Amino acid sequence: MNSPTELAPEVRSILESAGERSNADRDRLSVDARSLPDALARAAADGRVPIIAEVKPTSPTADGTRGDDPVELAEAMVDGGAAAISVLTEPDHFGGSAEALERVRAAVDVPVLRKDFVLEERGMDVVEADLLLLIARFVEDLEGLVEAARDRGFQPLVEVHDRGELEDALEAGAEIVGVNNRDLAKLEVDLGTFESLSPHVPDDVTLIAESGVSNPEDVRRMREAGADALLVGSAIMDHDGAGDVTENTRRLTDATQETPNE
Ligand SMILES: O=C(O)c1ccccc1NCC(=O)[C@H](O)[C@H](O)COP(=O)(O)O
Repeated sequence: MNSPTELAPEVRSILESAGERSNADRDRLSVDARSLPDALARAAADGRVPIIAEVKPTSPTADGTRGDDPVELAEAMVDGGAAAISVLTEPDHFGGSAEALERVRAAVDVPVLRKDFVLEERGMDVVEADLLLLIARFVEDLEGLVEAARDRGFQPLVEVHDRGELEDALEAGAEIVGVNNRDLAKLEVDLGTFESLSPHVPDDVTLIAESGVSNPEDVRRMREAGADALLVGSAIMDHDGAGDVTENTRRLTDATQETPNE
């Protein structure tokens, strides 16, 4: 894990609140997960770009907050062709909740990712989800957490940002890897991060490009660099407007060919 002094103050605050939240004793979960690789294959077979659309009410870098009902947002994303949904459950900096995820998962039939800052095993037993995010940079025992997530039935999505974290993820047995284009130490976004790491990811790993995807051109760029799917939040949520979430999603899931006006 990075030394806390190397992290942006917002991220230090997120990690502190994650540490406080994961202390509750809860019953161990057992999940019957919907397969992400199958959902991505279905999208590709339909000619849709595989997009994991994120219900993200706000964030430290967002321009505003969207208070729409999470179920309505998720259904609008699925209508726009999303292959899977990600739901922020972090309450203090992203406006999320476990209850929102529970309601979304009951309402849609695609896989749902729990997007949070799970730092230890007991932080997993909060809400059933098909996928659970583990951020390589922030956990001490990645291999143990990958195993603990699988033991509960979750598909672990291991997020990395540099070559060392990617090696750690592969050594820990990750089968689904997300390359975060957002540097969580500085909160800067660079799509070149995915391009530099993707050649080092084995073909049998499901590879996801995360963060900073704003438009169809970015989608094509990440797909050309080898992304099996893209995780997109802000461009779909449109935090500073009240944009149509279905249209925002469809614009990305349809992004297969150049059009003269883009
Ligand atoms: O999005 C943030 O501002 C943020 C700040 C600090 C830690 C994590 C953050 N985001 C988490 C994510 O990984 C994104 O929500 C996700 O990849 C979607 O990113 P985007 O499409 O750029 O909204």
